[in-house]
Amino acid sequence: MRILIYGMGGMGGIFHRFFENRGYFVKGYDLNPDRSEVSYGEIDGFDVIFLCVPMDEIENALEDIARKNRSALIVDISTLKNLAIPHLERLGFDYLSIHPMFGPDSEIGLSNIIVVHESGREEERVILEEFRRAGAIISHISVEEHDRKMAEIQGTAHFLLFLFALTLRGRFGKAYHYGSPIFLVMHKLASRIINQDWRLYYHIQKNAEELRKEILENARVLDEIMKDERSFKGLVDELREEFDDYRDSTIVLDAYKTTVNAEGIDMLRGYIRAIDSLVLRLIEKRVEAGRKVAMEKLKLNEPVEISHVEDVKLRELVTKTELNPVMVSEIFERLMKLTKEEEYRILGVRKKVAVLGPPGSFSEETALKLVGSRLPLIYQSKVEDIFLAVESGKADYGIVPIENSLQGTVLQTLDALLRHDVEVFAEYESEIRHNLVAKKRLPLRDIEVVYSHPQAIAQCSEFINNYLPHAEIRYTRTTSEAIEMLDDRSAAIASELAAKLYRLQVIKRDIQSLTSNRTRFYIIRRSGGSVNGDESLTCLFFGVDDRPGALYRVLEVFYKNGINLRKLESRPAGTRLGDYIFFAEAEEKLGENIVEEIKKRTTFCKVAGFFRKVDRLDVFTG
Ligand SMILES: NC(=O)C1=CN([C@@H]2O[C@H](COP(=O)(O)OP(=O)(O)OC[C@H]3O[C@@H](n4cnc5c(N)ncnc54)[C@H](O)[C@@H]3O)[C@@H](O)[C@H]2O)C=CC1
Ligand SMILES: O=C(O)C(=O)Cc1ccc(O)cc1
Repeated sequence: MRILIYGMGGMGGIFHRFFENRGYFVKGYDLNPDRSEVSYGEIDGFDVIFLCVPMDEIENALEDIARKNRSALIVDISTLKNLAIPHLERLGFDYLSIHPMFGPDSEIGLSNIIVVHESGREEERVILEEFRRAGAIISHISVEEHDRKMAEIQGTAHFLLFLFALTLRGRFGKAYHYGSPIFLVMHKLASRIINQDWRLYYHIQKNAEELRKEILENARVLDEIMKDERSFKGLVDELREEFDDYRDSTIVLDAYKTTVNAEGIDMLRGYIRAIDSLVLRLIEKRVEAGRKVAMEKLKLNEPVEISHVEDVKLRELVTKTELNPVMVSEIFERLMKLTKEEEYRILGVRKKVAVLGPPGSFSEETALKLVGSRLPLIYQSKVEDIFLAVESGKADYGIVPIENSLQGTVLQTLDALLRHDVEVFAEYESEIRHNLVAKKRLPLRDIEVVYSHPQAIAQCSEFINNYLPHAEIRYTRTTSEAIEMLDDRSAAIASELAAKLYRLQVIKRDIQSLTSNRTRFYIIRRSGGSVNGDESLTCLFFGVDDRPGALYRVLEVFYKNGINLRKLESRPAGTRLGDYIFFAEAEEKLGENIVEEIKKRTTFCKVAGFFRKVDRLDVFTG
């Protein structure tokens, strides 16, 4: 989906950043060439055009667009719909008409977005879903109702602020030092709208002429009521029934302090104190919201950690500030961690599990199957890092692939298992289903590039050779990293979970070469964990002298004790060429005497774990 922002002013800038941060192809066009990224001649190459010009310019702009591109979906964001919709209808555009109820430098999260018209196109669904995911509150009303409501909402608020300014004009100058909190906030808001484009506020007031008459009438009525104590009390009692939510209004007022131009050491100290206590209150609010999120996730059975959402959030935050991006990311990561800890506490989750990430990987899919979906996951980009996370205590458990029915042993896992102070305590076998996914529905012949992890590519080679012989293969470190590379002409091989998480289209399901493509995972923990008693398997490393029969003498121990070996691998010892270390899996929990016997016959022996097959992993106890 190619998005053009038509009019790169305050609102255009917001939508440009919003969609760019989410990985969309976005360009800006403006009459002012300094703000333009494409020329007028190029506007035909876009599927969606966000119309972000001032209301007086909407008609001209739509005429210009119609000359070049009639097929794009127009997104109208105008404040008043009677100024935009007749032109959209007349010119026969497909259009989505919304009213973002926020100004140019506001945050979209928790902002209201009113939808007044939809055309039914797929792009609309995607756009509204992105807003919803960013935490905007979306509601639907008719065009007529919208303009009526705007008279009540914006017409009233702005009129009263202008009235406030008009009444106080010349009385205070810049003497803010004796202002009360409410006065100061109103003064600030009046100044805000007075300093914006007067045409916008003129249109809003033009739409509110009827309502202004009511305001003036009410002012007279109020004046009369206020002359009499009892009637005033009566009015207040009545109003209280409707205007009852003043919770946290102090936060609104205290937030004003952060906007003060503090000067001099004493005032600056006070300023910083005010900011710190506000920041603390806001952090508490964030954590409180996390608790509620946990309860919601419990209802929906969703994972606590959806790191890619956090990545998007971090990226967006960093683009909004001039401060050191690394430090800002760190602070917010800590904040997210604090919130998440609270979520885990509410859910009763005690253990953290490290898996191969980013989210959407097959390892994550496996982890979710093992623990149910309420799982605190730590995503690592390499197998080695999972071992490090477990060894250092950052994660309680790690889930690592040990072998795949098509590709055989995962050597990084073997090598790491030998070197790190961790042990295997369980194994889990998972059926791996690969899917061809893309950003949108795409005929196979239009797929120019396929991204995925080398193993996934290998496992789907038959499908690729038969159906995508023309496509270029590009390897990525993980399957989900492949997803991040996607554009409109490429596809990735990924799990069903990844398709769901990243809202991708599944073009073809189950494209792996064998109908049964299974991967066995080890579940590891720090060495020295308590043995359960029902372990039925052992994995171990050993080395033998470089002489005939040395390996045979070790295998003899298994043979004599009637123990079946289901896996035997040799790995270079890393000392000199020809020196090997063996890795074996025995289908029994080896007793001490057997381990002793093996030790006698080897130059080195390390039991990497006594383990058992599991289909659940408990993260709620201990
Ligand atoms: N400012 C606000 O708080 C809100 C505004 N809106 C609506 O958003 C729209 C845009 O408002 P702002 O971003 O505040 O305006 P703005 O004045 O900040 O930006 C408008 C941009 O459009 C460009 N422009 C003007 N005529 C053009 C034309 N014919 N073709 C191409 N570019 C043209 C201008 O050069 C400017 O860069 C308006 O319809 C407004 O009602 C909606 C919600 C809030
Ligand atoms: O909150 C207000 O009323 C504003 O002043 C910002 C604003 C202005 C115009 C809109 O269409 C939406 C929001």
